[in-house]
Amino acid sequence: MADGQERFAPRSEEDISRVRTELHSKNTIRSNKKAATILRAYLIEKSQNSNFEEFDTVQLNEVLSHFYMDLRKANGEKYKVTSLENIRHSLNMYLQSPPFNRTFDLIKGLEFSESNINFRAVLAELKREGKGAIDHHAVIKDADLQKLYSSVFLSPKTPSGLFNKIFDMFDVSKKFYEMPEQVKKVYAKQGATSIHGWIAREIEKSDPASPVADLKEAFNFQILDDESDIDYFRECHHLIGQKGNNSSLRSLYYPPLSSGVKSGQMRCGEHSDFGTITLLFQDDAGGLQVKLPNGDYIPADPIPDTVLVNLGDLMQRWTADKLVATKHRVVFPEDLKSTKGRQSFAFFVQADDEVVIECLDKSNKYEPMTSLDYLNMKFNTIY
Ligand SMILES: O=C(O)CCC(=O)C(=O)O
Ligand SMILES: [Fe+2]
Repeated sequence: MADGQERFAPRSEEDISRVRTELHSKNTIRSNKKAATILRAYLIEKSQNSNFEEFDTVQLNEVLSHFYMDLRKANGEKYKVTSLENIRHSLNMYLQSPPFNRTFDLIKGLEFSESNINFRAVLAELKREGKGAIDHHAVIKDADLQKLYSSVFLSPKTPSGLFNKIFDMFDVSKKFYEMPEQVKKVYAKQGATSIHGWIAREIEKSDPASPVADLKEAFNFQILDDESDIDYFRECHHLIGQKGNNSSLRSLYYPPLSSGVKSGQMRCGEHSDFGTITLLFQDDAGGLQVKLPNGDYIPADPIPDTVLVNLGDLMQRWTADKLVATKHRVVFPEDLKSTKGRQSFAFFVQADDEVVIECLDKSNKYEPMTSLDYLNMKFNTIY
């Protein structure tokens, strides 16, 4: 064993409490109970003893060998692979958690080899039948998704309409962030220059000079609506809402504080946005700050019914620094103990991809480049 590594390294109280909290988060408890209900219903239907919490490993292995094979939804349909995996995982956690505190492992334990052989056989069969695909319904309900899309795209004609719609989305969005990591991964953004998708915690470094990445999650919605003919404020932006323009809506989630804040870490490090302008919608948690020309930061606390507009880097380049992009950041509340989570939405307005951004005053202070090349160059600095 390598120096300094103990086989049974003692865990700190803090670590134990963190693991316990994770284990017992509300959503986890809910899915654990659901899996237990499914197994109980199965045992009752088979006229067997349904107090499986008290079974020894031999009894459990025997029951699970059949359960995995026979398992069907209430309507008789087969579960998809991911749902089956979730049920087995949740059952395992259910039995390992208080009040049962069972010390075996249904997934890795040798005592459960037989049931797990059956489990894998069922998965292989499901994959052959084309049920290997991820079950998207588990992630976010169709109705919620519909609400999400229609809120953004259908009626953003007036500032207050846009604002109300956005506020509907805080709830929908939070449901997503509270899902398990493995579910959110399915929607992850692919690579530094793609836009659409989920970005996990501590991936993005808004301030490239910072040694630590931001403690936040985000979801960018790339707006690709072929049929819409939304005319925005200038010819250079006339493709917003269609292919050829990379404007995007980003949902941001700053988790409630646990003990894990690193030294120097922020909710969102100092930066300016990349595009022309950004429309920012915040909840009431506060923490956003903007930088004054003298370098001081002042709070930009939320004002009811108000959308905050930030000028972005592209506009600064375009105007040869006549207009200056607003540097901003999101800090933790001063009283770290009382902190709650924070949510915001940012709509990043970009010029159409092929628009050549050339200094409008003809100074050529910055070399001409297309809006898309500029955006990609910026993305490469933060991932
Ligand atoms: O969450 C906020 O209020 C600001 C987020 C932000 O600045 C960004 O994503 O660029
Ligand atoms: Fe920003």
